[in-house]
Amino acid sequence: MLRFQRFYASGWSKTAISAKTSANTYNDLIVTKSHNKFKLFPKYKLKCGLEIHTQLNTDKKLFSLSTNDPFQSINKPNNHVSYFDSALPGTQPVLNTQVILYALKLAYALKSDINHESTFDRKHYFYGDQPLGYQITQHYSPFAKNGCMVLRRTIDGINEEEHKINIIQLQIEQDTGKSNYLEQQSYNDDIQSLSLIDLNRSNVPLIEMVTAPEFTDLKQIRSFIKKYQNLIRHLKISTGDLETGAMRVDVNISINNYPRIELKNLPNTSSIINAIQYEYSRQVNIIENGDAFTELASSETRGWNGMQTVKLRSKETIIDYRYLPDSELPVLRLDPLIMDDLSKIIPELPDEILEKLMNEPYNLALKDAKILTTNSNGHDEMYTHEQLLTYYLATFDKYREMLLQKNNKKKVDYKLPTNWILHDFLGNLNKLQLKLEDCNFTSTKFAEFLTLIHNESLSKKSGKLLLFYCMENNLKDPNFQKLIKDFDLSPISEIDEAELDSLCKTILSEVDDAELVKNIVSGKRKNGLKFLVGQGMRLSQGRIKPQLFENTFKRILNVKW
Ligand SMILES: Nc1ncnc2c1ncn2[C@@H]1O[C@H](COP(=O)(O)OP(=O)(O)OP(=O)(O)O)[C@@H](O)[C@H]1O
Ligand SMILES: [Mg+2]
Ligand SMILES: [Mg+2]
Repeated sequence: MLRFQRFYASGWSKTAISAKTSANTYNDLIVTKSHNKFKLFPKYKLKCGLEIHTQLNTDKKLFSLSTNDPFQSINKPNNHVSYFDSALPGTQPVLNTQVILYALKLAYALKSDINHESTFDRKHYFYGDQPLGYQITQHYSPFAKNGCMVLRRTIDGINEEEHKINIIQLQIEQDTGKSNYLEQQSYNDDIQSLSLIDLNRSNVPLIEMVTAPEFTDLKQIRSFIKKYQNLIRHLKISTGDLETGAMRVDVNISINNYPRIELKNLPNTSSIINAIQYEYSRQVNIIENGDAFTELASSETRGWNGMQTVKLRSKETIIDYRYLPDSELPVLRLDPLIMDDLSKIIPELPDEILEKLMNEPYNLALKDAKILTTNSNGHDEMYTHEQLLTYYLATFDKYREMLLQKNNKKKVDYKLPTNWILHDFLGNLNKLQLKLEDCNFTSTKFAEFLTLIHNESLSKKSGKLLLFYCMENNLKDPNFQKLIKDFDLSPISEIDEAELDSLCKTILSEVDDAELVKNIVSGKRKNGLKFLVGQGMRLSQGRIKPQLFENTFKRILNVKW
């Protein structure tokens, strides 16, 4: 152990591999926060399995009628606590069936086999924030088994074409309370250590999801966590926030068949990734030094202090939880046909929606499709992704319908709804702090607006002004034709040739760059012409077509190419 202190005590920037290691090979393992050189070595195969605890956002707690509200009440400790949550003698657990519905949704989405007869067990240990003296969990017969999640290169950005992660099981269990440690000065000036217990979180429902140890690199781990988080938010069973602890990820990591090391207390994605990098480097270092026989002989649990993984407990001190079936909770029996009913209420899953959006007729790019399918936690957002997706699909359909009805000869540009909704419209919502649900610019109006752009009755630039004006004033059913007329936004298609000539000549004299003109005429700097056209677009506020400017400049300058 002393040896590790020598290697690691001075922190990240000096985390060096032993002198025995040949230069430029394992030295690459040095992980610094500033330049992240982390690299996996083929000789040292990484094997990882995840345990993810998810707090379910049901109305009530798992076995009592207290409100399930562990975050809003952060300044009001012990505000949502029933007699059962505080383990008063004589109280008994009553199962909250909403938890079962949420667990079924997750099990279904993860393609798991539901256990039609699962049971609850007691996991015994003593801690101040666990007043029952045990945690009710599902040890012997968990809720669901044998699920999977498939990661794909095209949508998840992993290195392989496809990588399947098997999910060993899903189990329902109780969360514990929270301990807050304080130090305060007592009357005789001694420092007193206090441990304050808040039971608001006690008995909040959790699902523990356990994957098989099938992750072999960091990209897979990162994309799995993101995908799982998006899924639980999409199913509306959890806020999925790592920062609040609504989703907690424990990582098990081993190299070349050495025993697994479990990493706990990782508060966010960067801690998870940094801790894995550190731990991999630490274990490789031990193997390289030939100390693995003693140092990696048994599994242990380690924490993360922001710089290093630190030992919490080893196998020798492993707790005997004395698991026992809970005598107060009967077997949870589910109807054999429950999955048929469930399939009717499960929404389309994110991957299915992504696939739909990336194909005909939408043909969205992955990054745009993700904007429409990635569920944020919903705080401080001007829209939920569900609302945005519905708005996009409705606008798209109406726009297409309008163009087809008008028997439009011009090829339908299906990119228009995406560009205008995902960029301009969302930008305006944010700028104006206007919630989508309060916005009066309906999808039908948007479709009408898009046909104006499509038919070139409105230039892009004028379109932006018009859209912003309508949204800023939150107009109900704006009359576009009238607004275009009032604000003089219609494109100038029939401009007098002499007028255009004089406009172009003014631009040339203002630019006043003989070298530029010479290079344009000779063809040496063809792009220079685009610059001049740009000046024209700016002056005319986009209302005169660029082609007209280009032709006029070419004629005036006598450009032959
Ligand atoms: N050789 C290994 N290398 C890396 N991970 C492993 C290895 N063997 C098992 N694992 C992972 O260890 C985890 C074991 O989780 P499980 O909940 O079954 O047990 P536990 O960690 O002992 O229990 P607890 O829930 O009390 O932490 C799984 O994610 C599994 O994939
Ligand atoms: Mg574990
Ligand atoms: Mg576990």
